[in-house]
Amino acid sequence: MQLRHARSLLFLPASNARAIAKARTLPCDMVILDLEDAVADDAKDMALASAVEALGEGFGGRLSAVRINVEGTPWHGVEMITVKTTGADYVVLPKVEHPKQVKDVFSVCQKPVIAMIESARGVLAAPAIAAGEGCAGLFMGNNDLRKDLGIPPSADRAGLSFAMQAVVLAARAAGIAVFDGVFNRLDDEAGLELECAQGHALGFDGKTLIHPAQVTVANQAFGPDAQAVADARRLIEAATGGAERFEGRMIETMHVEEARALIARAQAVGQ
Ligand SMILES: CC(C)(COP(=O)(O)OP(=O)(O)OC[C@H]1O[C@@H](n2cnc3c(N)ncnc32)[C@H](O)[C@@H]1OP(=O)(O)O)[C@@H](O)C(=O)NCCC(=O)NCCSC(=O)C[C@H](O)C(=O)O
Ligand SMILES: [Mg+2]
Repeated sequence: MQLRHARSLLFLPASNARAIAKARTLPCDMVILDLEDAVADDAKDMALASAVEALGEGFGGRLSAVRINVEGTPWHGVEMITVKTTGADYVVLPKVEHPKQVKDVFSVCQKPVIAMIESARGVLAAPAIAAGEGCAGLFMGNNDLRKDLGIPPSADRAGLSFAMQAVVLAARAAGIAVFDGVFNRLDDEAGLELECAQGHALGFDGKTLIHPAQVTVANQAFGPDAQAVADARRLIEAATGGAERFEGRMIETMHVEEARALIARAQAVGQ
């Protein structure tokens, strides 16, 4: 699967063997083994060994990634060298604020990097980060970003909206994938549905997740539904080129291209 077609990208602590086993049973499009904030300092070495073992066994047809710790931590160097030797499809780099951070990880790991934008500086540098060497995609890190911006934990996403749109713009200008941040409220399915719909409407390709119960909701929100696929097929069938009327609306060549992309996405996710 192409990165841009991923709808559900599930984080789990690489130190959690039960979560690793569970991930292999879930319909998520990507599994992200976390070595950073989900893993306590005294469990980092164990988590790295566990990630290597898990990647050796693989995750079926799902994309795989490892989130490493940032430069300046005691774990960054050994994690880069170790991840290089695994079958991980991507390296996720947290707290990116400069394209050189991505380039350095890419040059050591020799794997495409997904950069997390989690600070005001990161948002302002997002166009350069997205266009830089080795960068395959961007993740919103909305927990850290909210903290950096001084937005209270109880607030809705209105204060993050400008930043999220800036990150989507940066990714699109560079032609790379971009994914919404995680939703922390584990028992609020209605809230997750609303946030997925919001992320979809903002242009994100999919959503990063933290719990198995969130996977199906994200897949439904970001996968084209049967109605959208049927509409796209009718549009392609009807189009003759140039501006014309189709079912009460104006369509042009770009609408045909958009319909083809939607069908390609539906096929990629098995719908
Ligand atoms: C959030 C959790 C700590 C909740 O854990 P818990 O209450 O124990 O979960 P459940 O009892 O409901 O679990 C039920 C079963 O599902 C498995 N499970 C749980 N979470 C996952 C998962 N993420 N992936 C796969 N499987 C999972 C459990 O093992 C149970 O199965 P079983 O044992 O067989 O019964 C926990 O969900 C969790 O740790 N989530 C991931 C946390 C994480 O990775 N965080 C880092 C990413 S968040 C981020 O990036 C923020 C960003 O940086 C920012 O700034 O915004
Ligand atoms: Mg973070």
